[in-house]
Amino acid sequence: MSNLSPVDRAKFIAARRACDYVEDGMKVGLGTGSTAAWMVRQLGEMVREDGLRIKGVPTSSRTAHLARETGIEVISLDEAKWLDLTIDGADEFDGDLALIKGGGGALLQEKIVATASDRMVVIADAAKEVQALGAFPLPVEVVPFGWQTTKALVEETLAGVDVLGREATLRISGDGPYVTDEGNYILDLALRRIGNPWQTSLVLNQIPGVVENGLFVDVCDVVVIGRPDGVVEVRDVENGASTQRVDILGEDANLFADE
Ligand SMILES: O=C[C@H](O)[C@H](O)[C@H](O)COP(=O)(O)O
Repeated sequence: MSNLSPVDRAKFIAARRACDYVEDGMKVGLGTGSTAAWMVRQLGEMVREDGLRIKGVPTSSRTAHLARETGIEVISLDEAKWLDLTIDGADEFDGDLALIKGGGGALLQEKIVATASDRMVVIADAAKEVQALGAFPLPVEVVPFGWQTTKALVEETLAGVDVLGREATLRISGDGPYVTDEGNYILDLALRRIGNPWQTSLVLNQIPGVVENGLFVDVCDVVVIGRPDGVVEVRDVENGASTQRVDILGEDANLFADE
C-alpha cells in the first residue's frame, strides 16, 4: 500500500471509508472507474474475510468482471429492482454535490443504477472538487445512427444554454469510435463552465439521438473526499455544509506500513 501514488492513496482512503455505509444484506450499486475499483476490491475483501452478505449491481462490464473476481455476488438491476445504496466515483463535483460523470464511458448504466438507489455515495480525491462544473469535458452518450447530425444539433442547442464553450468531440478508442456497454458513442463537450447544470442536462436530453448525459444533479447524497495523508472529509446533502473529518490512518496506523 505504501507504494501507491498520493492520488491513489486518496482514492483508496475515500473508497475504504465509503464501505462503512454498506450493511449486511444490502443490495449495492457498484460504480465504475479507478476510485470505484478500490471500493469493489474492499467490499470483496469484506465478503471473503468478514462474511459480509451483499448483492452487487455493477454499472459496467468492467465492474461486473472485477466484482465477480473479488467474490461479490452479482445480480442485474432488474433482479434487484431497487438498491439500498450505490457507491461510485466522479470526474467533478461542486458545492451542491452535482456531478460530472462518464470519463470512463459508463455514465448511462451509472445514472440508471444511482437513480434506482435509496442513497448515492460518491468517492473522490480532493482534486475533483470544483466551484462550477465544466472544466472536465461533459460526456454525452449518443446513438451511432446519425451521430454527426446529433453532434451538430448538440452544438447548436448549446448556444442557448448558460455555458462558456460548446465544442463536441467524438471519443475515440484505438482506430475507431469508443463504444459503450450499450453499443453507443460518446461525445465529449468542452463547456468550460456550466452555469446551470440542471437546465443543461434537461436541454441535452431533449435532443433526438442523445441517450443520456454525464450531469448528475440531485442524485448524489454524500461525497466522501479522500486525502493522501489519510484524512477523509464527508459532505452530506442532508446536513448542508456540515463536514465530518476522520483520520483513517489514526484508525489504522498500519494501513500504509511497509509490508
Ligand atoms: O464512466 C466512468 C465513471 O463515471 C467514473 O466514475 C468517473 O469517470 C471517475 O473515474 P475515476 O475514479 O477513475 O477518476
